[in-house]
Amino acid sequence: MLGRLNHVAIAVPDLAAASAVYRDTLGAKLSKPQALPDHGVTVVFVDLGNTKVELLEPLDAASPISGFLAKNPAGGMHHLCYEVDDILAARDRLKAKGARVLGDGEPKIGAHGKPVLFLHPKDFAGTLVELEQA
Ligand SMILES: CC[C@H](C(=O)O)C(=O)SCCNC(=O)CCNC(=O)[C@H](O)C(C)(C)COP(=O)(O)OP(=O)(O)OC[C@H]1O[C@@H](n2cnc3c(N)ncnc32)[C@H](O)[C@@H]1OP(=O)(O)O
Ligand SMILES: [Co+2]
Repeated sequence: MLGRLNHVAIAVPDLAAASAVYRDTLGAKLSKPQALPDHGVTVVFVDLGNTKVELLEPLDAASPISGFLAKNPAGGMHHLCYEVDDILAARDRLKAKGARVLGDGEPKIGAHGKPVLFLHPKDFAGTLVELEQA
């Protein structure tokens, strides 16, 4: 079911500061910040060729990542995003296996303009998993 690792996401309290570390200390090339109101975050992508790093900051206190940052004030690894060929088939297969699909279970359009879903971290070795339609 799983395809490529699309991105590793790092939640941060200050996107500008984290972007400066990646750009100036690590010499990375960054995308422009992209506000995603549907997802309650602003994201910056670091393209690494074989995968990406997604830096994400809460848009407001209602952001789904606010709880994570309250527990990890300096930021930290937030989720992994895997590509799947058919996100609806993957969702149905995962639900049939008892995995919890977050939200209403319907894919939403993510930062790359593709449908995405999230799976509960407690069902996947303590790791929040995002699936993105390849
Ligand atoms: C789609 C746009 C963009 C893209 O790539 O295109 C993005 O990736 S946007 C990313 C932001 N959106 C989301 O993360 C949506 C899915 N996330 C959620 O619905 C919540 O974050 C949720 C439900 C995973 C956690 O919410 P919250 O922390 O408020 O709930 P709890 O405190 O009840 O957490 C339950 C339990 O899970 C642990 N937890 C929370 N977040 C994570 C995490 N990122 N990785 C691992 N574990 C996590 C939390 O500590 C609780 O554990 P417990 O032992 O019960 O304390
Ligand atoms: Co993501």
